[in-house]
Amino acid sequence: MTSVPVLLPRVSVRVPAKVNLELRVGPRRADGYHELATVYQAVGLYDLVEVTHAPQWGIELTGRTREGVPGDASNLAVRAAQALADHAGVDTPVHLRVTKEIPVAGGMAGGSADAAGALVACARLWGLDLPAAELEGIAAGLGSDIPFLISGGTALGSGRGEHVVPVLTRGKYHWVFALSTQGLSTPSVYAECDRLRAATDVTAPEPDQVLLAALAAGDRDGLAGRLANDLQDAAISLQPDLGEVLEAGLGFGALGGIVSGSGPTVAFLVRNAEAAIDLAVALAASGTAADVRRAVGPVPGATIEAAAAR
Ligand SMILES: C[C@@](CO)(OP(=O)(O)O)[C@H](O)COP(=O)(O)OP(=O)(O)OC[C@H]1O[C@@H](n2ccc(N)nc2=O)[C@H](O)[C@@H]1O
Ligand SMILES: Nc1ncnc2c1ncn2[C@@H]1O[C@H](COP(=O)(O)OP(=O)(O)O)[C@@H](O)[C@H]1O
Repeated sequence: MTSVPVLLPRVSVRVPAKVNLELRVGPRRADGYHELATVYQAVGLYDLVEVTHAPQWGIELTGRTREGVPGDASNLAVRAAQALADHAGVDTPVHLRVTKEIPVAGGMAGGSADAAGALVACARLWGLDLPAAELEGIAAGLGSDIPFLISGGTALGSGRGEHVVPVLTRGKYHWVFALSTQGLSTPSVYAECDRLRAATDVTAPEPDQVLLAALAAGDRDGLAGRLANDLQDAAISLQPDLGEVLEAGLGFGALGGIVSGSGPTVAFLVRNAEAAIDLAVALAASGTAADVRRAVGPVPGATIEAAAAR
């Protein structure tokens, strides 16, 4: 008996943010991208992407962090849905509703999360049975971080970040994120990194085996001591107060601190949920951070929450 795909009127997908536990940036390639060795971790701060059949393409934005996010066809979520439609030969438009809670232009891959969510949601809405590798291929074509947001967890990223393989981890990691009022543009941070390293002989990036062993053992202190980000100096060079944020968080007792991806969000690793509350309060009360969030990682990537007739 052949199964007939059921066309669902509405699909909701929850997608997490990410932090790079390690971000090693190699030389700039001929295509303008940099070769990376990165360890991604998906953390429990979520955007929600809901898709419904509609007579024409459209997008609606809600949520705490929607300001500054394009509410038209240039939104990465719409572009992702349309790329999937082109790939699969679908000519049924969708309306997207994106609830943004992930900080925007913060180095936590909010736009990539929305794209990953749109791909997973539309594949289900249209009843497509695509192999994971095919969906990841479309994701990679839209942005380097997007394939990771589909799978989530903790993963090693290579190439320009689009090739991901899961990493063995034990335990849960508690994070406090210090947000900034002003975003940083990812291409500007990579360009600043190149400028700062112009006189340096940059070698091929390699993941840190000690960090990977700490993750496998569930060793929080070990991980805290190995957090590393080659874009951190560039982010601080463009936004010098990030240095003070890092110092303050460590002074308030964080096990480790790091600029998240291209910044300007600063991520602090703490011992447990109680320590996370204490640090979040201290950072907010001291006025060091414009806003703070707490989250636990690793969490799964884009996950279908509801697929229902309405
Ligand atoms: C820095 C990182 C770390 O995970 O994340 P964010 O901090 O932006 O979230 C990523 O490398 C960002 O990935 P993503 O935001 O998907 O970048 P893309 O859209 O693919 O590329 C945007 C631009 O960033 C630069 N870029 C990106 C990836 C890479 N490996 N080398 C680069 O030089 C290029 O200038 C590129 O034109
Ligand atoms: N769905 C989306 N959500 C957030 N930002 C988006 C989206 N689509 C496009 N953008 C734009 O992409 C840029 C990068 O945003 P974001 O992905 O949140 O940051 P980062 O690359 O630092 O993780 C922002 O300037 C934003 O305006």
